This record gives sequence, C-alpha cells and structure tokens, in this order.
Amino acid sequence: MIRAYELTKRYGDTTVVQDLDFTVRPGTVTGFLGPNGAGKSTTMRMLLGLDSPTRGRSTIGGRAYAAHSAPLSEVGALLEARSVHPGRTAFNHLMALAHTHGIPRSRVEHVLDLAGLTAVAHKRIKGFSLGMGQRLGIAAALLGDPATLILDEPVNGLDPEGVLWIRNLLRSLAQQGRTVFVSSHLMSEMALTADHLIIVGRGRLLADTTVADFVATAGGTSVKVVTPQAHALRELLTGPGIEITPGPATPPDRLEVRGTDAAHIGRTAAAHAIPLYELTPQTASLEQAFMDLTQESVEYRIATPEPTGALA
Ligand SMILES: Nc1ncnc2c1ncn2[C@@H]1O[C@H](COP(=O)(O)OP(=O)(O)OP(=O)(O)O)[C@@H](O)[C@H]1O
Repeated sequence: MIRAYELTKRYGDTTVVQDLDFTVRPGTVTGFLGPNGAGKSTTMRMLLGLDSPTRGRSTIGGRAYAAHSAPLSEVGALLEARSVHPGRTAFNHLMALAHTHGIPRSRVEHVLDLAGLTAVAHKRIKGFSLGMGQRLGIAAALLGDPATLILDEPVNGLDPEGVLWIRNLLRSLAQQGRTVFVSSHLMSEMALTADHLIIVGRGRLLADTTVADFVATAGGTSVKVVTPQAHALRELLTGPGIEITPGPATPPDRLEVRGTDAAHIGRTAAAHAIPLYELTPQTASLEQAFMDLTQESVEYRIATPEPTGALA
C-alpha cells in the first residue's frame, strides 16, 4: 500500500504539488491522471525518495522508501528519465541491477521474457526504439518481484501491441495482489486499465474515485430527446434537479435532459400524448469528463490562432 500525507513540493515561489493525501491499495491498478505539468512525476519522485517534499511525507508498505533495505524487492519503478548505459546490452543492464540485490540470472531471463525482449537481450540498448526502452524499464521494475509498482507513463512510445501488453500485464500484477500505481495523461487508456483513479491538476487532488463513479459523477448522463412539441415537454419535465438544455446550435425540436432518465421522459410524454421521434440516453465520454474536471488546471493550452486575413 502507498500512502501520501499532505505531500507538498515547492520550487521557489511555485507550488507544483500541494497537500496531496491519498492511498493506493493492493490488488488494484490505480491510475494517476492529470494534464501535462500537473505534478504526477514530481509526486512519484517524492514517493521514491528522489525528490524531498517541502512538506508532508509518504510511505510504501508502511515505511518511507528510504527505510527499505532491499528497495528493488519492495518497489519496482519506471520513471520518465531513465539512467541506462547505452553501450550495455539489455541482459547486462538487468544483470548489473540484479547483482546489487543478489537476484539470480534466471530472474533476469524471466523478466526479459515477460517484457518480450528475449530476442534482443544481447543487443546494445543504444539501438533500442522508444518502445523497447520502455519494455526494458518495465523489465527492470519487475526484476525484484516487488509488491508495489510505480510506473510513470509506461505507455509512452509503445505501439498498439505494446499498449495491449502493458494493459494486460498491469491487470495481472494487480490480480496477484500487488499495488500498481501508474501515471498517464490519457483518460481513455486509464479507463481500460485502472480500477481506481487519483486525478490531479496543478498539483492538487481533484478526484480520488473508482472509474465507474468518476463517469457517473464527473461526466453524468443525459438524455437526448427529439419531439415536435419540445416546448410543451420541457414545461412538463421542469422540476428540482432537472436541467434541460437546448444547446447553442440545437434545432427547436431537440432537448438535452439531465437529472432524470429516459423512462421518466418517455412516460411523461406518453401521458400527455406528446410524440417522441428520438429518446436516447447519452453517456459522457470519459475523455470529456476528464477534460471538464481538469480544464481549470491545464497548464499548457493550445492558443486559438488569431484570424490571419487573406491566405497567401
Ligand atoms: N526541478 C524543477 N524545478 C522547477 N520546476 C520544476 C522542476 N521539476 C518539475 N517542475 C515543474 O513542476 C510542474 C510539475 O511537473 P511534473 O513533471 O511533476 O508534472 P507531470 O504531471 O508529471 O507532467 P507531464 O505529464 O508533462 O510529465 C511543472 O510545471 C514543472 O515545470
């Protein structure tokens, strides 16, 4: 289990992580989500004792990371900035790590196999693609057979087959009872991989929730209604907790209703002989829900280009 207690990091006047309190439980994949610059890597580095918090503390398996005598066997980590010797082969890189912890050669061969790197095990790392480098980083994280995994953007650089591989791997590691904490800025990917989500924006906790609850609360659901008597239906449906929006470019015969379900709308319409041409429950996309939640805290926005007049 990972625990963070009021973790805070400041660089000069800038607070990049503020009062983060969360628990990452064993047996689940917990996604750590946030837009670029939200403080995910900084938080992970603090969990791993690579950055010291300005305030607060964290534990892994009940102890600070630095208090573990054989860290590779407690916590496997993949960070964005890897320090690998480019002239070494993948096999030698992992053997060098294994030596520091008395891990046998058979385990090195096993993790190379798990990561799909057996065929290139004796090739130099400098010739590796980004995806192969990620696989090697994950092999290194698994080397000590750790109970906890902390992986910063492990999907980066992986091709579709690699993405599927890591998704299945993370799920199977969690099923074995391990604590799996994985960062990403892709909500759609995390929705397929994670059970639980910790969402940050500008260093602050925005949500600590299950994937299912996140969709239900952050995105909500609405019902699209098409009827020639939109005005009359609107009057009948209006009530506490019900929000009806005829969106900006919505034709006059359409309504988008939140706060009730299609069955209630259908029954109300039937009771007043209002014909319905369409009655469609809509689920907000996860990506949209994530963007809605984090939109105030996106650090790097793409500016809308100014109109430039005549085309050259
Ligand atoms: N050593 C440092 N000195 C000053 N500012 C830093 C330092 N390291 C990180 N930051 C700033 O802290 C903020 C959070 O960065 P961090 O890398 O933790 O975010 P992130 O959520 O992992 O983002 P990304 O998805 O882009 O990797 C950013 O604004 C970054 O510029």
